[in-house]
Amino acid sequence: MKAMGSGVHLKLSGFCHRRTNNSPELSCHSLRAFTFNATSIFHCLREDSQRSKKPLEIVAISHLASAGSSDNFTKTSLHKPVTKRHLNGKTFFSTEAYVLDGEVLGVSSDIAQERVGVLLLNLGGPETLHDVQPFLFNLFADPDIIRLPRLFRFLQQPLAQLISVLRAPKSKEGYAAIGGGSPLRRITDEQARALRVALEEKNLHANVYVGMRYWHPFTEEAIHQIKKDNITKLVVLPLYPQFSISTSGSSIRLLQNIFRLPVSIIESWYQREGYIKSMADLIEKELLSFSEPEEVMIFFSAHGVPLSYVEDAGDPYRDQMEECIALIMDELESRGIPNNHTLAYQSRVGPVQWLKPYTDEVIVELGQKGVKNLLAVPISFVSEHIETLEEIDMEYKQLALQSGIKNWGRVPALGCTSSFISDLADAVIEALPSASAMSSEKDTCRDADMDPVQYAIKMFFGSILTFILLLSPKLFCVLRNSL
Ligand SMILES: C=CC1=C(C)c2cc3[nH]c(cc4nc(cc5[nH]c(cc1n2)c(C)c5CCC(=O)O)C(CCC(=O)O)=C4C)c(C)c3C=C
Ligand SMILES: [Fe+2]
Repeated sequence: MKAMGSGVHLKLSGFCHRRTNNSPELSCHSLRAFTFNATSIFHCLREDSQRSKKPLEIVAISHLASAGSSDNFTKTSLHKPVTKRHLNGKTFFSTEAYVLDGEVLGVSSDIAQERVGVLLLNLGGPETLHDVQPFLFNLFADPDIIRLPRLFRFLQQPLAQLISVLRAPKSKEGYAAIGGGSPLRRITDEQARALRVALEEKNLHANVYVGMRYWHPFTEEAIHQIKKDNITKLVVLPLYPQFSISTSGSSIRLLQNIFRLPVSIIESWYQREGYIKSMADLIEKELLSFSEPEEVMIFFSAHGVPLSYVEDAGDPYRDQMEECIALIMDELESRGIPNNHTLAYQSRVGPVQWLKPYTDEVIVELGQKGVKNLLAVPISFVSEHIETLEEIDMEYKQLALQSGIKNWGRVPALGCTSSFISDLADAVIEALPSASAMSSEKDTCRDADMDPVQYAIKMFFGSILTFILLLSPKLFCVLRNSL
């Protein structure tokens, strides 16, 4: 066991908790912001112990940036390795430290051997106008976007083909208006780089990958790279603050079908202090651009989802959105900013009912009620994209001005705001300990990879059925007008 400590290099950004014989309480020994050689940590602690003549028992080395108090840390008996502990509700990832009468016999560390990866999940967007229709096909072929009853699942792909073709002209206009493509890949790549640097500054070396759901680089490509890089511990971070079946849920389901690796998934993070404060900073700053900041209505506009997701399928999206906005408003109030605010949902597609109230309708109502100053805050997404740059900045702004609103402002998306990226890095570090094996061992399996005969049969019958459905002129009109 002695040999274990000597060659192990640890990179820790946490605390080493030590127990002294004379003191019933644990003291926290901060070991932050250094790259340690395991031997040197213990050498240092041993010296400390000899100086204070207090025998030392190392009970845990955490990998968290914040330790909190150590009141309810349970006693660890001598000789026993410390693996995972709970301290005031927080999970600590620790090395295994072997101690006898204050003498460190050795240490083995999972962290030392791990190759840590962070996978950022995002929606993806067409990079050129040619990409628009195939991008839309991928989106509508997702059973978490168009939720068909099991019996009709075979219609998914032909329906996606049809809807994507019908929707493409309108989408193309939007993408053309913002320069001919989505900026999402560029911004997400920048966020990935910024996150890697922030993690490095917090002494966690990690590779950061980007996996998009509907366009390049696809999640499957990212996973291929993760496997190639021999990543042994992965934190999955969807870049959607609030969870929805249609966004994070869809990407996570895809991941679960693809691979098995110790993975920790951060399903939502809308309530994190760093995120809330970063949003409040942006709003506070933008309010100052109005001549009468206290008169401004703060208008949160979230991407909508069909109402049935929330009411029938149990999507927590609306609840999380409302809680998130309450937290942001509390933060603003604590800064002496008690402005009025409201929430509405944008970007509905198709003939079904979506979450209400709808952004366009609320803008008109606010204008009618005499609101003169409006600050739009995009809330469901952390980078600029078609729905901020085109829908909000162009369509809704024009509608607002036509509806009697005199002064219009818009809060930018968080992008690479440093307080936000730093908070994401903390979220990753905190999630690392809970990486556990994912449930499925399946290899990549997209529909397109299935048996070609089975695929052709499915497409053939599906297309015929879709065609028959469309022979009903009424149905065709409803679809065309609503897409
Ligand atoms: C939290 C964010 C999002 C939710 C929830 C969401 C649900 C959802 N979206 C569609 C249909 C479309 N979305 C489109 C683009 C798009 N959607 C989001 C985010 C959420 N979608 C983003 C960030 C983007 C833009 C990506 C980019 O190009 O920059 C599109 C394509 C654009 C368009 O034609 O309007 C469609 C279509 C549904 C049906 C849905 C829930 C079921
Ligand atoms: Fe969307």
